[in-house]
Amino acid sequence: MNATSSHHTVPRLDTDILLVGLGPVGAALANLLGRYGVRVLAIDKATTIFEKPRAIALDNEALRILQLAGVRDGEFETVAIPQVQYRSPLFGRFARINSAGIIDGHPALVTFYQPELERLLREKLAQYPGVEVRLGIELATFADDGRFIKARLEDAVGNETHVRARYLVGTDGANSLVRRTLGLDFEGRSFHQDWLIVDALDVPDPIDHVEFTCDPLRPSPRMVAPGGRQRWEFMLRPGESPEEMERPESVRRLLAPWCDSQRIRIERTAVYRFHAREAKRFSEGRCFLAGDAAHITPPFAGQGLVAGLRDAANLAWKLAWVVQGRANERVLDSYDTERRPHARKIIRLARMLGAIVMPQNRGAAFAVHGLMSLLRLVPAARALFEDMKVKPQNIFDQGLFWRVRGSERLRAGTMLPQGWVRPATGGGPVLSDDALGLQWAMIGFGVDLSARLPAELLQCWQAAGGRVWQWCQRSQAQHLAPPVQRLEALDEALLPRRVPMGWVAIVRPDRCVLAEGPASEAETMLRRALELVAPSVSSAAATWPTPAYPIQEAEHAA
Ligand SMILES: O=C(O)CCc1cccc(O)c1
Repeated sequence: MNATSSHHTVPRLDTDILLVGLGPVGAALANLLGRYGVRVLAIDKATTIFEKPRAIALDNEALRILQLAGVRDGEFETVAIPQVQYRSPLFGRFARINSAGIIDGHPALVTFYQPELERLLREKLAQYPGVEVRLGIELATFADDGRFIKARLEDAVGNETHVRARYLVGTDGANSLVRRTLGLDFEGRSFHQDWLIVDALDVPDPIDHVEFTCDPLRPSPRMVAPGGRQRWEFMLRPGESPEEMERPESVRRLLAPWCDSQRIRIERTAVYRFHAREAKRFSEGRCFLAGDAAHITPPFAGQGLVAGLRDAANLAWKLAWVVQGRANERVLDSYDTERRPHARKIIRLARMLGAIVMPQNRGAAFAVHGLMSLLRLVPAARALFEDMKVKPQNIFDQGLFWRVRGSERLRAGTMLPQGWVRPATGGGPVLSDDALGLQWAMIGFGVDLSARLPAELLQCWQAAGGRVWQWCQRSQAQHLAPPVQRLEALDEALLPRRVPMGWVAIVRPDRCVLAEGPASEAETMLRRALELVAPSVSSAAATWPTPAYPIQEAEHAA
């Protein structure tokens, strides 16, 4: 970060990325950019993190993204959720989602305590020399001149700082100043009901799962949370004022049907209004929106923060590769193309679940819950809901990948499954993302790509920030020549059923499969990938600049 004082005494800062808003999505994005060696100035107008109850659920995808951002297992507390239940006063338990199990190395669903995660993510930023955090400072104005973002920041007493950045990312929440300044209106709808959120401690007979009591008179989700907490959410009825309902007596009255509410400790309360909205575009020129600044969803699918973390993972490597001169600026267009349709699908899912949780009236409740009770009797329909098949998969319709019709095994435009592997460099089993590190990966499944690819092409690939791997079955004999490194599979996440021996995949740093095919296509695939991440294959090795700060390597990756 270059800081110079002009003769007007207004400090000036130059950076690659100006990140506005350091909530969980901003902090995760700053960590990812820090790991990629990018210079970041991250600001937040608040001087401390927000302590009120907010997001509570993370799924396996979100946990995998946090893993990519450098969060290790056990660094913040999570509670695995075995199931989500839906109950009605009339029909009893009428639906259930089975959320037990591990997907891609992580629990399918957990609850967590947002302030703890935010603190952890902020602490982690200290390790990145390129990331500067300034709190208590606000974005006042900004303009995009086509080459740079020129921004004016202001602290609480009116001191100004001028910033010149190559890109601006707004992770500044639902009321995003960045989004409003760009004129990227929120589309969608808001719900008129207020919801009271209560975090409680010392609750007798706590539950170990998530339970929606879908009473049309007062829908009330309840769930287990870390630290011995239980959370309840109560829809407020017309005429109930938030101030009145947040009073301890009112909260204890609301909790009385569930527990001995006089004995519990009320930790925090908050009142929120839910929204289902998305910006009409997630980027404009050199500016990007992520998290609640780009989309907000009702909480009924537990996907609000997850969607924001998907944004962070998708955007971080693209910004890194572009600012480091390793990829054409056009790759940034794919952020909106890839992320917006999926964010919309998640909002649609949350609205559909919202119609189940908070039916408008008794008639609607009878119809919806009654129909769902009947559908449970049909095994296929029941499985659709129970096995979370209603959750839209993170599959891109369009974007930075290419599919070869008829020869798909892994499906380009989806995330590479994660498994446990043992790297040839030794050490114990590691999750494959940790072994692959932060770079592009070309993976030969059971095949030695060093024998199939011209040496100069492999050199270009390495210079562009790519690595070459052989993912082999346990104890499979192989002779590899550098630069190919070996990963020995310790489970069946990929080989042999998901992907056959002799298959090749090129995987982006965010673990999205760029291309896949038989080993006979490896050279064609690599040449095409290099067109994307290298402006000119022949001169690539000579002209690419190195990152401003070293890319953080995984300890176990060679
Ligand atoms: O209501 C909330 O705040 C989240 C509820 C939730 C948690 C986990 C899974 C899910 O489908 C909903």
